Parts: sequence; structure tokens; C-alpha cells
Amino acid sequence: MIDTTIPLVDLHRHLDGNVSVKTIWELGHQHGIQLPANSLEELAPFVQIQGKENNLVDFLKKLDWMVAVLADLDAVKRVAYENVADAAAQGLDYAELRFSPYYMAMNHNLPIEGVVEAVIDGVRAGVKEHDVQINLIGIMSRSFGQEKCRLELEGILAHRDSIVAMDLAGDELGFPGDLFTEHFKRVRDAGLQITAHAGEAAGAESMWQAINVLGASRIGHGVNAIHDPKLMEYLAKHRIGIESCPTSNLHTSTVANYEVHPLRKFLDAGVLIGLNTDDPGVSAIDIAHEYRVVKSEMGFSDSQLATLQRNGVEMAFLSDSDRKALYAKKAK
Ligand SMILES: O=c1[nH]cnc2c1ncn2[C@@H]1O[C@H](CO)[C@@H](O)[C@H]1O
Ligand SMILES: [Zn+2]
Repeated sequence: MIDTTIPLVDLHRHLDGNVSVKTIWELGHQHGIQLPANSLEELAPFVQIQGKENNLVDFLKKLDWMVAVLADLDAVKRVAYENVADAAAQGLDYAELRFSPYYMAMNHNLPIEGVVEAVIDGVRAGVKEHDVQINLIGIMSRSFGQEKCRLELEGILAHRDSIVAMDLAGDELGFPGDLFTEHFKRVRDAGLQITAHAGEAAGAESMWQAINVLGASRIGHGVNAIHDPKLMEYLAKHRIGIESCPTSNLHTSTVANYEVHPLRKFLDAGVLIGLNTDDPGVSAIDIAHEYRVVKSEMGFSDSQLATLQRNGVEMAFLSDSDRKALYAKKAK
């Protein structure tokens, strides 16, 4: 089902949405943080989706315990390191891990730039020991407003050489993209690439804004483009990559079930779209799960799955030579 001759990538993966229940438990105890449960089994439902949530904002609350236990920079480094180990364990050849430094810093007043540094350190330690290639994407969490996003941006730009792109995540309905026009001008000036969560909780207009105002060359989710034929055409023509995360879309009630997910319509329209996990710790899934459900629930053929897999490599924030090297590794 997963084609072993094609690199397996995950481009939309929040490392602060992928902290294991065990690690939350251990960090909580290590730092004397009051957890809402007395065992791992009791803790799981507080951080993992049970069925689904009513909307995106409710879904996002599941991540709160994952950052509540980040009491110091060692904890941040540990979480980053474990994300690399997890990516390798899931069979990924390449992953883009994204994180929101203010969100990770806020509970224990950690220095934002220190958090960025600790994530970079943790990833560096991880790739030394695991056979997976990693790039980092900085997130501005729109839910905390313009000023906090400015702090996130500054923390990321201070380590610009270790970051490939910038993203906008969080409450899309409450905090539209144009609030962050100035922020993304600075991102473009710094030469970073841009992806943005759009067309998930809000409509196609939010995607037009991400592309035309913020300068996004990729879009996270993008589900609601399906209601705007001109946008679908534009995405295909300009090779704007769509980072699809089907199970996450079910868990946020963005789509009702796998059968009605528009993934196939994107593919039919010639849009560059690939499969990703979003918050694997919250959704309790791995990347193979996404390929599996697209086959079993949406009826995709193996050759369509291979197209999705190749699209992921195509839209990765890699140089053409690094992309070639990734393919060459699989050909061996
Ligand atoms: O599916 C999603 N849609 C929008 N924002 C998300 C999603 N998953 C996580 N975050 C947001 O990303 C930051 C942590 O990396 C947080 O702001 C979290 O709320
Ligand atoms: Zn996301």
C-alpha cells in the first residue's frame, strides 16, 4: 500500500501535537504538575480524541496538556527528540515538523527564543540516532493575537538558518489571515517559505487570502476550496500544494466522514495534494493509517496512493537536489 520505492513523507505534523501520553505523564510527575488523571489509561482521553470533537477550537484543546508539562527547556528538547524518533519509527524518510514557540513557552514562562533553540537541539540529537531527514517549520498561533505572533516570529527569525518555512495555525474563524499581513511580509523578506492553515474552519476566501495576502505556496487542509471552482483551477495551475490530513478533518468535524472527504476531487482536478497526520498524538494515528483509510474508506487504488505519496515529495520544502537524493535513497 505504501510504495517502498517512493520516499514516504509527512509535511504537516505538529510536534507539540505529538507528545505521547507516557511522556506527558512522566514530565508531569517529574515537575510536580497536577495532571487530571491517576494513571496513563485515565490520562489518554484528556489528550486523545475519543470519536470526534464538535469543531476545530474544541479539537485544539486536546493539545493543551501536551504543552502544560513543558516546565523547562529540557522538556522541550525531549519532546522534539521523541518526535524525530517517532517519525523514524513510523517509517518516514522525511518529515517537516512544525511547532508554535509561544504555545510551548506560555505555561511556564519559558523564553521563546530558548524554546526555538531547544527544539532545534532536540531535532539535531534525534537525527544523529535515527534514519530520517527532518526540516522545521515555525508556527504563529493566530489564537493568541498579533502581538504574541510577533514574538513567535522574532524567536524563529533569530534561528532562521535552522527553519525552512513559516505557518499560521490555530483559530482560523476567530483570527483571519489578514491580521497577520505585516508578519508575513517579514517572513517573505527573510526568505522563508510559507504555508498556512486555511480552508479548514473557514471558507475558500481564507485560502485566497493565504495565497494572495500572506504569500503561501502551500496550504494546510484546504478542504473548503472544493466550493470554489476558480480556486481549484488556480491551485492546480500554480502548483499550490495541499497538505491534506483526512483523519484530523474528521476529528475536527470539518468533514462528516471519510466517504465525503473531497480528497479525490482535488486529485481529479489535478491539484498537488498529499497525505499527512497533523497531530498524530491527539488523533492517535500514524502516517500508514492515513494511506490505509484512503484505500479502505475512499476506495483509492494503489496507483492513486502512489500519486499521493509522490505529490508529498514534490511539494516538500526541499531543494531539487535534496529531493533527488531522497528518491535515490529509495532506489537503492
Ligand atoms: O488542525 C489544526 N488546525 C489549526 N491549528 C492547529 C491544528 N492542529 C494544531 N494546531 C495549532 O498549532 C499550534 C501548535 O503547533 C497551536 O496553535 C495549535 O492550536
Ligand atoms: Zn495542522
